[in-house]
Amino acid sequence: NGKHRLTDDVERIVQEHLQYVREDVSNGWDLIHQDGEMKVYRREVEENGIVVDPLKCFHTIKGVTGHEICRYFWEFQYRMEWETTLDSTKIIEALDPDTVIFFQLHKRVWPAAQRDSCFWSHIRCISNSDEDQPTWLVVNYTTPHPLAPIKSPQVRLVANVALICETIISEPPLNPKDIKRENIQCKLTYVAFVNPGGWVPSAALRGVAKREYPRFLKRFTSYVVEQTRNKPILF
Ligand SMILES: O=S(=O)(CCO)c1ccc(-c2ccc(C3CCCC3)c([C@@H]3C[C@@H]3c3ccccn3)c2)cc1
Repeated sequence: NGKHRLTDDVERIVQEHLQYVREDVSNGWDLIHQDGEMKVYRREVEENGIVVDPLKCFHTIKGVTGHEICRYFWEFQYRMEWETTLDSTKIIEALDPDTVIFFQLHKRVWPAAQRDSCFWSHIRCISNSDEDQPTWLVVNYTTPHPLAPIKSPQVRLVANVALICETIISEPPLNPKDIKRENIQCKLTYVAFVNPGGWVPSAALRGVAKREYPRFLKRFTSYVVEQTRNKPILF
């Protein structure tokens, strides 16, 4: 795809996530939610009295590929069907076929002021030659943009989010065309560094995050399973 003004930023952040995804959660992370295959971890971090807790989620979803999960997460047209925490979302610039810039209005979480966000969103396939299936990822990273002016009373969120997915094929048939959905699963890692961009009561924000991230990931992954059920597998 064509080079653009954010090519170097995108490359740097993607590489950082590819390193970070391997870091294990054994020290310093608290398991805050478990539901079947889904495990959600959080580290408690504050910057100048503002809660900026990193979040890391591991989940295995049967019947879908990593490409399908990343595609539905990245594509703009499906977002309002699974994202219940947004008032609006729109693309304000397309930098290349895999990189767009979104502007979003997030639903207000009382008593905090309403948040908005502007980030570049990039989808990519990383073919790791040794394994059979490539890794797919999406990164959402805050960026300023002239079409997303910061307008009071909204507070601009600062977010760095990645969804990194592997596809597992159990008992691969000789002919790949014979692969069925019951033989595939997606192992996903979701990491989110969200700075609310202004003061929010710590306990309130931690409570919202603890409730909303698992709910959001469960709803999103269930949505993709439903949408792909009777469709040809997208590897
Ligand atoms: O994965 S994404 O890129 C999907 C694209 O939309 C993404 C997910 C979540 C957020 C997010 C935005 C606002 C807030 C708070 C901050 C103060 C008041 C609202 C939070 C806090 C953590 C809690 C939260 C978690 C999940 C969903 C909603 N709420 C998170 C941003 C981007």
